[in-house]
Amino acid sequence: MESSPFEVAPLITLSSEVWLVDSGKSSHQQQQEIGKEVVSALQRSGFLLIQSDIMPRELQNQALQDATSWLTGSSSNPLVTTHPTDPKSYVMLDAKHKQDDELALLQPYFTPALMEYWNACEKLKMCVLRAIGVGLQVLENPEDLSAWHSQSEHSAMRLLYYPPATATTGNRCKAHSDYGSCTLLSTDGVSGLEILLDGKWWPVPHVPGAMVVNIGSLLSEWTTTTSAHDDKNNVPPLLATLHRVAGPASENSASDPSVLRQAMAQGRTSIAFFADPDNDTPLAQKGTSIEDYIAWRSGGSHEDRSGIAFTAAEQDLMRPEK
Ligand SMILES: O=C(O)CCC(=O)C(=O)O
Ligand SMILES: [Fe+2]
Repeated sequence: MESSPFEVAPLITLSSEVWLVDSGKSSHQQQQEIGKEVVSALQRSGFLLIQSDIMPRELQNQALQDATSWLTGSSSNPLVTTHPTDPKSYVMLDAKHKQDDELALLQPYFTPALMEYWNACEKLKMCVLRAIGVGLQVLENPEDLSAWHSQSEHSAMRLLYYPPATATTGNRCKAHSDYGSCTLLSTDGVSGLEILLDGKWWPVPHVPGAMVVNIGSLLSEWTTTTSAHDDKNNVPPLLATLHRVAGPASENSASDPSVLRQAMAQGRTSIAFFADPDNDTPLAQKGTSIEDYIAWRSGGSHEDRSGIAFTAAEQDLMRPEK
């Protein structure tokens, strides 16, 4: 196996003491240091690993177990969808499924551990976004970035199960980048998650108890326009990096082939939590170019402005199926 030119996803600790409790000057200093580390990893590869007391390992394991039961139970399990092209099934949950009447319909699958896990993701999302806000050093108020996500109107959680496969299997999840602000991902440790850097697919390391964090297109684009219009700092954008879940037949993989073959003998479960901005968040910020945003949404053309979302609410209405 080759080694990557730089660390694919460094492990960073985000403790509740530093990020959720205001413990004064020393925590502000720590926030500055950690924020810079977080941002520089997200500028280099778009990925990092976080560990935190906010997401205890036992809770993560229980949620993964409950997700596996939901996805692998009898065929009448609610909301389970087979993906049209990838060899996987999934359940997509959003804020409405947390409401009492919807929740009642999802019993006994939407377990207390899955609910607790979701709530921990919401807290951790705020810490990650606060760290990015502090580390970017381009916001007048570094808290703005997390504040734009505090209502959690568009949070969504996808439970994923990849059944056992064979040595001739290619991608279990096709190459894509995520759509919104950032994703918090837990996996059961079965290998295969890879990211594309410098033309090669590098494996993302698994650290028990840690979560994978990656940046979505929306936040990547926002940091591109924000930094480009900041005269003092020419800050590199955060990257919405392509990623996939590889199999032994996937092309251009830097993973150990025997590890990928072994992974096929097992089912693989993961939970992706997607953080998106609240409804009233202006996607093109003051002082940034709406033209840049339009160009991005319309695939490089400034001419066709139809179907362009300018606020997070519009973006959600237009959200494409993945
Ligand atoms: O299953 C995984 O490890 C990755 C899933 C993913 O990238 C996604 O659902 O967006
Ligand atoms: Fe993804």
